Amino acid sequence: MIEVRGLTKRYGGRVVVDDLTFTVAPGRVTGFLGPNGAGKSTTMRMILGLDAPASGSALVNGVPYARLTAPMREVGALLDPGALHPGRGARAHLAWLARAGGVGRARVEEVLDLVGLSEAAHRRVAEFSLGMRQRLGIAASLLGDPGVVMLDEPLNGLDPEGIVWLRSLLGGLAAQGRTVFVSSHLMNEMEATAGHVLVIGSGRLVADIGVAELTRRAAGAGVTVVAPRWAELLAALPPGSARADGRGGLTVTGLDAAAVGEAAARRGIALHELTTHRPRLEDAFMDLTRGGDGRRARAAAGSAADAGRPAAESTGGDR
Ligand SMILES: Nc1ncnc2c1ncn2[C@@H]1O[C@H](COP(=O)(O)OP(=O)(O)OP(=O)(O)O)[C@@H](O)[C@H]1O
Repeated sequence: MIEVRGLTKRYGGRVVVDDLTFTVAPGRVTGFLGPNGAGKSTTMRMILGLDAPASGSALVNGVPYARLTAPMREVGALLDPGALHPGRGARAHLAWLARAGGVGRARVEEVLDLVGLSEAAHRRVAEFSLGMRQRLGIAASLLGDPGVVMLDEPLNGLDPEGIVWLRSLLGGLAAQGRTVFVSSHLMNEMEATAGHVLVIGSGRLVADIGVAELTRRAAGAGVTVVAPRWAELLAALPPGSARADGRGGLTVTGLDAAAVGEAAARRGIALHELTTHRPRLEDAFMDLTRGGDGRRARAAAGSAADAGRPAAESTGGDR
């Protein structure tokens, strides 16, 4: 568990992290989203005690990072995949870290295998691609088998196969009950990875919400049904939840596909199509924040394409 309360950081009088308060819960992947320069890395560095806050606090498992008795076993972090000794081999790098953290040598082979670097473990880090460095950094973060895993932009440099691999790794870590906190400036890349998102813009928290909740609440979320007896189905659904689409089907909002399918089955109505529409995470976020401080929402979403949209309102959290 990570608990951040009123965390604030200034550089030369400029506020770059502005009174952030949030909790990163165990058992799920939490995405930490915002454009370049939003303050994600600075926040993560403060959680790890690498930067001192101007005010506020960050606790890991109830205590400041500096007070953890076995930090490597409690928190694993990837901050900068470039921070590696170029002349050292991957295995040697991990063995050095393991020694420093009091972790057994056998764990080095385990994490190399976990990140798919066993074959390349003898090669010098200087020969590694960015994706391989990311994998090595992730291996290092997992050395102590920590309950809290914090990765800063781990998707950078990964190819599509690597992204799929990372999603499954992170999902597995969360399913084991770990706290998994992952930053990215790419909202849509994170939507299949994170169950919950914290969105920041200009150092401020803009949204703290479940991904499913965010996309469910957005316009465009709904179910399309194609059924020859669509008029009967329309009459069977709660008033106002569906309308005829004029093409032999219904557009349903506020009910999920399961509820529509069950309602049809109860009346013996055959369905030719039942499709759930979920807006992409970035679109959902933009939609829900339209109406108030649009520039901030756009900045937080990292979207240049929405420059002409109306102003937006800040999204409420689901805490
Ligand atoms: N050591 C520093 N000195 C001065 N300003 C800094 C320092 N570190 C970060 N900043 C500034 O703080 C702001 C937040 O930077 P930060 O790296 O935390 O953002 P980020 O959301 O992680 O972005 P990115 O995705 O680019 O890493 C930026 O404006 C950055 O220029």
